[in-house]
Amino acid sequence: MPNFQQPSAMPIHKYSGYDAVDIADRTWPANRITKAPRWLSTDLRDGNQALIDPMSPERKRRMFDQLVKMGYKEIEVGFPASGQTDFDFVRSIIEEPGAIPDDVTISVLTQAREDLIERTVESLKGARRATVHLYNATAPVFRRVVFRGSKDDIKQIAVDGTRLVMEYAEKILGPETEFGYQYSPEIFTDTELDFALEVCEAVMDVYQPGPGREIILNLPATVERSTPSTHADRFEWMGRNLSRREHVVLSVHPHNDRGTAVAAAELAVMAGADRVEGCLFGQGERTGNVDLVTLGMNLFSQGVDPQIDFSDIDEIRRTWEYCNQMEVHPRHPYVGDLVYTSFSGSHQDAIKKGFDAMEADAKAKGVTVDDIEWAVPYLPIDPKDVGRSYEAVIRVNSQSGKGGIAYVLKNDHKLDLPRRMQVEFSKVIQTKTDAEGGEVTPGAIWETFQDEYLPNEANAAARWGRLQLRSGQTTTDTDGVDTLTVDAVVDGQETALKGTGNGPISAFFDALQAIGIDVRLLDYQEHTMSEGASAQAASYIECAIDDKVMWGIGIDANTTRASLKAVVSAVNRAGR
Ligand SMILES: CC(=O)SCCNC(=O)CCNC(=O)[C@H](O)C(C)(C)COP(=O)(O)OP(=O)(O)OC[C@H]1O[C@@H](n2cnc3c(N)ncnc32)[C@H](O)[C@@H]1OP(=O)(O)O
Ligand SMILES: CC(C)C(=O)C(=O)O
Repeated sequence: MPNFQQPSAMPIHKYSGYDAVDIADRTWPANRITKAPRWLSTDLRDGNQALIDPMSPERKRRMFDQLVKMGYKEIEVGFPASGQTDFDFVRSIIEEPGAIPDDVTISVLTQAREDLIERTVESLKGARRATVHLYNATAPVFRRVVFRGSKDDIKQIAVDGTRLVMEYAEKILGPETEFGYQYSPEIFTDTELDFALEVCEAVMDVYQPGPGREIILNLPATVERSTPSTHADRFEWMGRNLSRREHVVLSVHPHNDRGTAVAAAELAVMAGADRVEGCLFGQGERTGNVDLVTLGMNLFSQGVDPQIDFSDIDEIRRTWEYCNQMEVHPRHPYVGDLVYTSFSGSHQDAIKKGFDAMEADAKAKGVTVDDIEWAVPYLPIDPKDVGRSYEAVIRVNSQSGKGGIAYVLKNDHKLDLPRRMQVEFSKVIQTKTDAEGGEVTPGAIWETFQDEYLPNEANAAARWGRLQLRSGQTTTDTDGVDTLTVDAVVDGQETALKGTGNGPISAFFDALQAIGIDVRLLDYQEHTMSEGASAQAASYIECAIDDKVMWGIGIDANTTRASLKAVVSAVNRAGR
């Protein structure tokens, strides 16, 4: 096929490509993530600093408590030197007994400026576990435009800043505080690799990490500019070249400017990163920080424990929306309103078959569906695992087919329609969607189904059809011949129908023949709808009635009666 694409008029000359890393023997592509990395939530810092209205103390606290509840053990709680609000928030959680669990480390960010460092360390007084996180930009454009200094000048900012953090920590913090240190060369991904390494080494020379004295080196993609694979190469390169590697916690901090932050984080972990910084639902500067929920759930969906509890994802979302005053997109992975929903016919068909197969497999193994491996097409995880129901898994519109409609009837009403009946009923629904457009709700599907197949069961005002069964019915079996008597309403008249046959259904056909209705049985299926003494049965009957082939359904506690009702359902439909 010829390619008709044309050069665009976009100003491509304004941008340049991103350099590859010279690391031909990279090992990360073959690695697998088999355990959760250390997580740090920066919702209260990087997330908060990107909000139109930064969180109030009350919202910050709600978010902090939510993060703790979910299981995050490292939480960046603010930039205390930015102003009184952040400072006071840090003080409030330190001073309130029990607000910070003993196993949670709070972290605070500061620039490498002495007054800010002093104020930052001040904010941590009395904390059980606290990390000061110092950053300075190291990338060429910052060296030239922001700091207007040489590489050595910029390295000196990091070195001096580290020394000042250590001095103030020594001076201000008591022995009750387990103190930790983190350094970030800002826009690591735009910084020459050898210079990023040089700065990190200089910082380590000052901090002197060693046994029991880790240093967190956080390498941010402050603005995401490369492919995740190049990002991973840079991590592998740093991991190989850093000295004192065993005392370094190599941390990745992706942003999502190219929309690939999740991949960048995952590949960086494959390339050796020990720790991931991000925000819930990808909140953060511009396009956001990497989404910690997606990352955690990606692990979960591969059978790796994220060590974070996402089992009530809607509660997490509600808290997040309240605190950030923003909304989660309906397509957001794992949490959006539509992410466990399928409208299209072939997807729905496969989902229904998937659920049926799971049930059958579990039954064959004598276990429940929760005990076997999840294998439902188009649903990467079981929505139940994050607190969702199956209600919205299938929604019906003009793109839907029989499988989806059958799923709704089975899921909501325990009716497992035979395949040909599914085809028949889906045409009824299709006529409706073609005429009215839009979505057909499960309630509307059920209403239509009742009107079509069960008019005598639904409300009296909506009844239609020539035949209606009354309650009385007797069958006697004499030498293999069944005699059936049923009380019915035929064309508005109370009538006792009587017939004989080799079973109740054929006896009923015989009785119908007597009033001029010619019925032949083509297919019959039945199943129970529930267990126990009051169990109902559903009977499905496919009949030839004069020249029409029709399905009918009957629901009753008595199976014979259910099948007679199914015949009535088909006969009435044939005359509709
Ligand atoms: C990538 C990131 O997300 S980094 C985190 C960014 N977050 C924030 O900035 C939120 C909190 N920040 C603030 O509230 C304010 O910036 C404050 C209160 C900390 C400082 O405010 P101000 O003193 O007015 O300084 P301002 O914000 O303009 O910062 C720019 C100055 O800091 C210097 N600077 C910037 N980053 C750093 C750094 N990491 N280390 C040392 N100096 C720095 C700049 O060179 C500039 O110096 P100059 O005034 O001599 O030119
Ligand atoms: C302070 C650093 C880690 C940061 O937020 C960034 O570079 O995005």
